[in-house]
Amino acid sequence: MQQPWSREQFEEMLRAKGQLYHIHHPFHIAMHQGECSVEQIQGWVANRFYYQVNIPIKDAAILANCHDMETRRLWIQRILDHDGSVEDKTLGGIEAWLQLGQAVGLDRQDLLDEKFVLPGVRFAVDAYVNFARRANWQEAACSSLTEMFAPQIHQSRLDSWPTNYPWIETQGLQYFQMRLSQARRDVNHGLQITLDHFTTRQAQDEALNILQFKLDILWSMLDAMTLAYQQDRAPYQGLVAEPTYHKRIFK
Ligand SMILES: O=C(O)c1cc(C(=O)O)c2c(n1)C(=O)C(=O)c1cc(C(=O)O)[nH]c1-2
Repeated sequence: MQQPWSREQFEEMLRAKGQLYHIHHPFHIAMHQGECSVEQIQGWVANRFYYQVNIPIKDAAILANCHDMETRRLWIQRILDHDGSVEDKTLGGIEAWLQLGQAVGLDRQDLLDEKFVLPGVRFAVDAYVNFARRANWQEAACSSLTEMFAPQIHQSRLDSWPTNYPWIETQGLQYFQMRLSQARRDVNHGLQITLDHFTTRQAQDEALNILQFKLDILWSMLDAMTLAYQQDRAPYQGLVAEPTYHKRIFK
């Protein structure tokens, strides 16, 4: 039987997965370099909204599977981050993303109706939610660890968008600003859970595979957007005037 990695080595291996983060996806690189058209930015914002609305659903599934009160007390904050707190009247991530949508010229109701969500993006995001429903809470926590790499991607948008896309109202970028500190806090917690739980070599390999699964989800979302918005190959392109895709099926 192989020896487990030390806690430090294991963390290093998890962090090394950053080399496959979607910051390196050609669509994301083009977006960062200011090469995206208005339609491409709008397509990305509209599709990513589906990820945003599903994050609190995913986190609620993790809570539902979690028997540890201390973990639930911390994890519940993630839902409030995205939904907003009624008590503190804080701006939630979903509302902030709707404001981003407005800033790039999208209709709020179109976003809420998930009008532009591509089937490939839907399948990828649904896979994440369904994993959180089926996995135990430690495995689900591990799958959130792509957030280790997220502050860099949010910061890169804050740094480059105002120059590259001056037509986007800067007020719309508030989502990225909010996530900088929220993501770091989430990572501290998610990493503690992962390092504590996956302690045999076999379990550590499993954790690395779970993180790869999540990287694959993020990458696949951008692949679907590449086909649709960069290569003019959205599903059913050319077969009908206005392609329509299936709506959310609540099953
Ligand atoms: O903009 C991004 O590239 C990006 C990536 C990720 C990620 O790595 O999963 C998240 C977010 N943003 C994000 O804003 C967010 O709230 C979030 C929550 C989670 C998660 O898995 O629980 N990932 C991410």
